Amino acid sequence: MNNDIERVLFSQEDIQEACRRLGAQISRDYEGKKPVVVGVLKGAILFMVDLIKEMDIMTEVDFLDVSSYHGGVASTGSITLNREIETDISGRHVIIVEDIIDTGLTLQYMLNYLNAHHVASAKVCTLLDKPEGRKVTAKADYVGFNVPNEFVVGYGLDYQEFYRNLPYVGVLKPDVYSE
Ligand SMILES: O=P(O)(O)OC[C@H]1O[C@H](OP(=O)(O)OP(=O)(O)O)[C@H](O)[C@@H]1O
Ligand SMILES: Nc1nc2[nH]cnc2c(=O)[nH]1
Repeated sequence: MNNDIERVLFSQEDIQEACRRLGAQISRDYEGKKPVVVGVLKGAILFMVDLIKEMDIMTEVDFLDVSSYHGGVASTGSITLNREIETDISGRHVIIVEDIIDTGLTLQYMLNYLNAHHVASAKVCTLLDKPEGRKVTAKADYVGFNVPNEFVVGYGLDYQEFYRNLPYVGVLKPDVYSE
């Protein structure tokens, strides 16, 4: 699996440092509040686990499962809702945890979902932000790293459902796509 990686963009250490920074920032901003932290399946699984360990506040944890890539390297543009949030989020402060914001379509969908559920506030924490990929206006409140306009994998991010378990974020070798 590691042999399929052309170059590493963010190492395990880089990511841990980002989790500490973002966790501390969120803990300051939400002091005295009890937010619901919502991880977006499946990509955010690893980031969610590491991030919440760095948050020194009372939080509830839940998940939302939406997808739009369906195995390819480009968004299909249509979002499928596979699992709803179970917690009653009406009137609650919600923090969405994402692995990446690219076209912004998934984030736009989730913010509409949260508004429809009458949350008290909605903020977004993403490990990676790819500003050049945007098709709609979408902005995260907390960002680990900006990434170039390339398809990245690892640390939760997949290509055809594989590579999620890489402990770092990297770019695949071109021949992987042609196999
Ligand atoms: O800004 P966008 O272009 O909408 O892309 C971002 C979304 O794409 C990925 O999800 P994907 O649909 O691949 O599902 P997954 O998390 O299950 O891999 C990623 O986890 C984000 O949720
Ligand atoms: N794995 C992966 N999923 C994405 N979803 C949106 N952008 C990306 C990306 O660069 N890599």
